[in-house]
Formats: sequence, C-alpha cells, structure tokens
Amino acid sequence: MTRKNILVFRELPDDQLARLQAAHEVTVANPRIDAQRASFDAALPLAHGLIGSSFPIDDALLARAPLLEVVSSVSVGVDNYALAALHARDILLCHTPGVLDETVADTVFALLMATSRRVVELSNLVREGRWTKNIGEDLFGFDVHGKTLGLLGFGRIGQAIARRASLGFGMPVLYHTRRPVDLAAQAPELQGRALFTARDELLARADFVVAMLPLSDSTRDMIDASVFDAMKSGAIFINGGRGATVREDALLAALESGRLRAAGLDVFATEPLPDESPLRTHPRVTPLPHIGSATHETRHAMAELATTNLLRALAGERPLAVYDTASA
Ligand SMILES: NC(=O)C1=CN([C@@H]2O[C@H](COP(=O)(O)OP(=O)(O)OC[C@H]3O[C@@H](n4cnc5c(N)ncnc54)[C@H](OP(=O)(O)O)[C@@H]3O)[C@@H](O)[C@H]2O)C=CC1
Ligand SMILES: O=CC(=O)O
Repeated sequence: MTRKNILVFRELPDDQLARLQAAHEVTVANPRIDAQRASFDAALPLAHGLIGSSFPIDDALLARAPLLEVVSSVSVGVDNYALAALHARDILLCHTPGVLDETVADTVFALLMATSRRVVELSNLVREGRWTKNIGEDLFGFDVHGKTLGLLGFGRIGQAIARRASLGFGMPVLYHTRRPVDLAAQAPELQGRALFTARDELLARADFVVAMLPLSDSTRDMIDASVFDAMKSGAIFINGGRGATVREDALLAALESGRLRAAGLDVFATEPLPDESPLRTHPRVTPLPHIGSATHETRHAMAELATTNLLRALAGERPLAVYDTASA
C-alpha cells in the first residue's frame, strides 16, 4: 500500500502513533505550541490525513491542504471543524462517538454531586483549618436522590446520564430535544423512566437542569436569560456539552439573583477560562477544565478509535465513525 503523509496535530499515545508510523509517514506538530508551528505549516500542504483535537480546522487552513483526504478528530464534538468546507472539498470527517459516553456521564454526575453537596467548598473548610465545630444549616446541602433531572440534549451521553439518575438515584427524568427519542429501540431500560417534555415545562419542573448539547448554529447561545428565567427557583445548572451553548452573562445573572442555587461547568465559551472570568472564582460555581472524557482508559479508547478511523480512510475502507458533514 502507498505510504501517505499524516499530520498529528495533538499528541497521541505511543502505541497509536506506532500504528500510524507502521503504515505511513508521520509528522507530529501541535500548532498551538509556538515551537511546533513551523513544522505544522510545512507538513500541512503535503498531508493526506490529519488527526488530533482542540484546534480549529477552518476553511483557510483547508485551503493550505490540497492533498487532504480525511480529518480524524479525537473527540465526539465536531464544532472545531468547518463542516461545509470539508463537505465541499470532499474531505471525510471522522470522530469518536460512543467510547466516551459513560465517562462523560460520570463527570456530569460528579458535578451534580459536587454542586448539590457543596463538596469543594466543604472540603476547603477542612483543608484550611476552619472546621472548628459541627457545621450548621448555612452549610447544609441539597439531596440528589429522588429529585427531578431535566436534560437538554438526550443523545448518547444524555442517555448515559439518565440511566445513572433514574436507575441509580431514583430521579424522575425529563428530556428535551428537537425530536422525541424512540426509547424502545435506543434505550429500553429508560422506557417509562425518561419523558420527552416541552422545554418550558422541563425548566419549570427540574431541580437539576443538565445541558448535554453539541455546539451548532441551532444551539449557540440557546441557554439564555429566557431559559434561566423559566427554571425553578433554587435549581442547579450543569453544563457538560459546550460552553458557547450558554450565555455566560445570563448564567451569572441567574446566580446573582438567587434563581440558581449553583452551577457545575465543565465547558466554557472561551477555553482555557480567562483569568478575568467571574465564573472562575464564583462561590457557587464548580468549574472543571473540560475533563469530561479525561480518564486514562477513555482517552486511550478515543485515540484508538480515531487512529483506526484514519487508517481505514487512508486505505479506502469505511471508517468506524464518520460524521455526516452534509447534514451541517
Ligand atoms: N465535556 C466534555 O468533555 C465532552 C463534551 N461533549 C459534548 O457533548 C455533545 C453531545 O455528545 P453526544 O451525546 O455524543 O451527541 P449526540 O449527537 O448523541 O446527542 C446530541 C443531542 O442533542 C440534541 N440536540 C441537538 N441540537 C438540539 C437543539 N437545537 N435543541 C435541542 N436538542 C438538540 C440531539 O437531539 P435532536 O437532534 O433530536 O434535537 C441529541 O439528543 C458533543 O457534541 C460534545 O460537544 C462530548 C464529549 C465530552
Ligand atoms: O469535548 C470533548 C469531545 O469529545 O467532544
């Protein structure tokens, strides 16, 4: 088989890099690192395949890659990619759905538990030597079990969150999407447990509102002041999807007005979160540095799937997970 040129634009585990090197010529260059930018720029015009994550592959970049056949993302989200331009140039886009669902659902649950039981705040009280007497009502938390969960987005990861909530914590689950999910076919264990609900009814009833949405034209800024205003007073908001689906100014206003009890955020409109963002230090926000899928096992599984996708595409075989850029 002809050896082709692969440009790895974010580090891969050694065993996956070795799989690529066995079949093709590989350049590793992360354009976010100043010292590697020149080698990225030099390799791009010769690249048949790109593999990596967390870097925008836009129209201008694609124009510098005339030989490109496939982009393999080590992520499930595809908001970093110029979908219409990839489609127009007939370049395949592969991603990593499925292998990270349970891990991301665990992370979202960690935020649910941390915000409701004030885990970070109370742990800091102990660490800082302020645990001098039994804590009083002012530091009590809020039960999770039995409370109502409202999911905005009910795809692979949303359903994994719903299983934890319903089967593990006895929580009624409401979800809102553009189309109801056929639970009998997709998630029979959630039949009768997760209910498709109009958006405003979900917001009025849910004690926890969890956003697990992709970023697209239809979801950008979707969670705005009207959404926070429609939430039950004292609700907790969690975002595990993408930061730019939320108007962060409206989120802050909802925290300040007391409508929101707390927020748990793994994702932000700008990442890494700028120093000056009030969300960084807000006493009722638990921020995480976009670690939804960041376990050894899952990041390796994602790299392995992305590597397989790329090798198959370059060999003219059908990759295991292709994103339909025509649908964008
Ligand atoms: N924090 C992290 O580290 C991670 C974050 N993510 C993010 O989570 C996202 C979701 O992943 P996954 O569950 O695999 O994706 P899926 O495609 O399986 O699910 C997406 C869900 O969002 C719904 N949705 C899309 N657009 C809208 C809309 N305008 N209004 C209401 N609902 C909408 C879809 O339903 P319908 O189309 O019927 O509306 C579907 O239920 C990823 O795209 C990624 O951005 C993923 C992994 C890790
Ligand atoms: O945010 C992570 C992803 O896989 O998408």
